[in-house]
Amino acid sequence: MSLEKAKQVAAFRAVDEFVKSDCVFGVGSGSTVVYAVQRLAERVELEHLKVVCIPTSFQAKQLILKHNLKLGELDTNPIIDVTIDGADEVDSNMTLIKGGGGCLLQEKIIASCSKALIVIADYTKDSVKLGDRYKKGIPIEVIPMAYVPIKNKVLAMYGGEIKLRSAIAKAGPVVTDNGNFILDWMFTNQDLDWEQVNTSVKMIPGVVEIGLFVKMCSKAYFGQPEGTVVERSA
Ligand SMILES: O=C[C@H](O)[C@H](O)[C@H](O)COP(=O)(O)O
Repeated sequence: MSLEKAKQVAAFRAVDEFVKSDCVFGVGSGSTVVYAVQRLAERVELEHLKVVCIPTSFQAKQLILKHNLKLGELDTNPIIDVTIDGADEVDSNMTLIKGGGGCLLQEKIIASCSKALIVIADYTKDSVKLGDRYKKGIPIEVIPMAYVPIKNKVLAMYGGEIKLRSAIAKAGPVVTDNGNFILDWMFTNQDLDWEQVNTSVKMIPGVVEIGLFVKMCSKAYFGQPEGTVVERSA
């Protein structure tokens, strides 16, 4: 079974278990969430569910519009019942690395406004320690003018290696949905206290957000190679 099928089974399971009528639903970002929105749209049509969808990125907003789902925003729906989102890695404590696709800031805002954050992923994201499987590091969204001092400060605090993320079909750096740059921090110490790292990196002036989600995720669904789904709760 393909990786895509593993993403799909996880996404379908999460939508089937968590989405009900009259709910405010946070729509995550990335390739796995595409299947969740597809399943949500099917259910809305078949079961006439009333669901308001709050996007976590430009991509998520486009998915909501494409499927003719009801689009909302935090101004009108500041409390979200459930958000379903992907992850780049999930450790045994349910700490997440997110932002591989550059969407961490709005994702974290939406997660912080959600009664439940549910992760959907294929089996390759299921780790014991952060860095066991995801080798691209922890994304840090930064104000462009400050990327060099932020890079130096993070390296001085925790070591490792940091790269300014480069765009693929554009010369120069990736610019996020919020007009910022992304630093990818390849940490070497896998035994760091991630809650402390999350707080101290965020305190560096110019850091907008870090793609570490600590104590935010209540449940994860991992699609398996043979088509089953493994569930893990916080
Ligand atoms: O910036 C991207 C988001 O954090 C995604 O949710 C994460 O990268 C996982 O994406 P995918 O489902 O494509 O593996």
